[in-house]
Amino acid sequence: MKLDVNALRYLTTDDFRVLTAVEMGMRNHQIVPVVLIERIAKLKHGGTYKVLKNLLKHKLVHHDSSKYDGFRLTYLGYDFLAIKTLVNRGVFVSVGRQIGVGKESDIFEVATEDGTIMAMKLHRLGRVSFRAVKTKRDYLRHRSSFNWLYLSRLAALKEYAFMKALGEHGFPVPNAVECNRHCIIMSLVQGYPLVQVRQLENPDVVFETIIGLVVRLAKYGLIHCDFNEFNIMVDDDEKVTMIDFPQMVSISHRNAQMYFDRDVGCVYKYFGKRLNLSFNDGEKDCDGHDSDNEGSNRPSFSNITKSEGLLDKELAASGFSHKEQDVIDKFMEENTEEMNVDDEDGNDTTLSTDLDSLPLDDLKNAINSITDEEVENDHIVKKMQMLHIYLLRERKAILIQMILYSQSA
Ligand SMILES: Nc1ncnc2c1ncn2[C@@H]1O[C@H](COP(=O)(O)OP(=O)(O)OP(=O)(O)O)[C@@H](O)[C@H]1O
Repeated sequence: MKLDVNALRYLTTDDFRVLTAVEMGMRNHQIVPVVLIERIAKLKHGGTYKVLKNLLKHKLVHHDSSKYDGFRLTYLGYDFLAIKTLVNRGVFVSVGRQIGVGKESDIFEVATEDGTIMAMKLHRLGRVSFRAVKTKRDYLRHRSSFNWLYLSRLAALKEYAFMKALGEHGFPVPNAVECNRHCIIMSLVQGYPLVQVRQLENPDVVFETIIGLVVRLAKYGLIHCDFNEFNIMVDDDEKVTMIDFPQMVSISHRNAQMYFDRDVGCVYKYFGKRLNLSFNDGEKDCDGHDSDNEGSNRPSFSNITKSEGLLDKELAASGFSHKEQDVIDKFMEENTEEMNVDDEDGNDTTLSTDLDSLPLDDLKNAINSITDEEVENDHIVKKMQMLHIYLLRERKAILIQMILYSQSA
């Protein structure tokens, strides 16, 4: 989806009143009837329908008449509400180029009045999880009206709270500046995601730093759960910054040890395979290792002195309720599980370097040959998600998204 902020300039106060009314109506309506929008917006001179038509033209709302006639916000509409709020608060004055695309987010540059450039992350949950649409609907039934927008807001709130807390405790994360709806404003990190770095001057130092982070997080009561080469930025001086931590869990989580070992294993695997670093613990992959091996340097979960509390305390302070935390954690956990499964043959289907050389045509053929029954099969869907994410990162997003969604429809 293209974020054309120019349209923002031409929107009137009435336009924003009506857009906000649609947002409010969506708290308890999947599709908001015009009469309700009218009642909430209370435009002085009427004309709500005309305004809605204008919003529709700019793709800020979506018209739906399948069950009854009404409107809902689009991600673009939600973007505009967040951007307008943040601009009104003086957080930034303009939106620049897109600098990143995550599996469920878009990242843009924004500029403050004094010309400082920052990063704006817009969460877009639901973008890749076409299977998730089906399963998540169940536990979100009571508020399915808000579904993806609601989940995106919770994801942003959680990420913001963590970024702030981690930054305050000296972890190398972007500086958390502001949060509104599904949007986070943070400092711009120089450098590149580790996955794009072909060579490091001091791979062993970077490796130690990263492993040190996993261990230090655990000491603070946290496990990243998705520690990998996409979530770490490295700058020209080989300084490391963690940029993404949506699914972090507490060390009291029932699968804490497994998540910890997996994070550690993935770092070992990446540095061993991709950056040719050799380790003196004799292990190179993250599958089923015994980290308590005698003579092993690999950090062991059981040997770390942990202090719980950071997670709960900081989140509570940020106004993030337990209920909200449960909803987003459940979603993230399911999503992370979907992204980290072994297929029936025991092959690791996590996003791996094996996909690096996959030609686009092969992917198209693979997608086109999927049958309906196979779509119901977990493994195929999971694999498709992996490929989709990979291609999103390769900026071939739109084409693949179209193919995938037409398959899932
Ligand atoms: N603060 C930042 N400064 C500079 N670039 C950033 C920043 N945050 C994110 N990016 C860029 O945007 C890309 C995607 O960001 P991020 O990993 O946070 O998105 P995501 O949707 O959570 O990703 P994932 O697919 O790993 O879940 C990053 O790989 C990076 O290139």
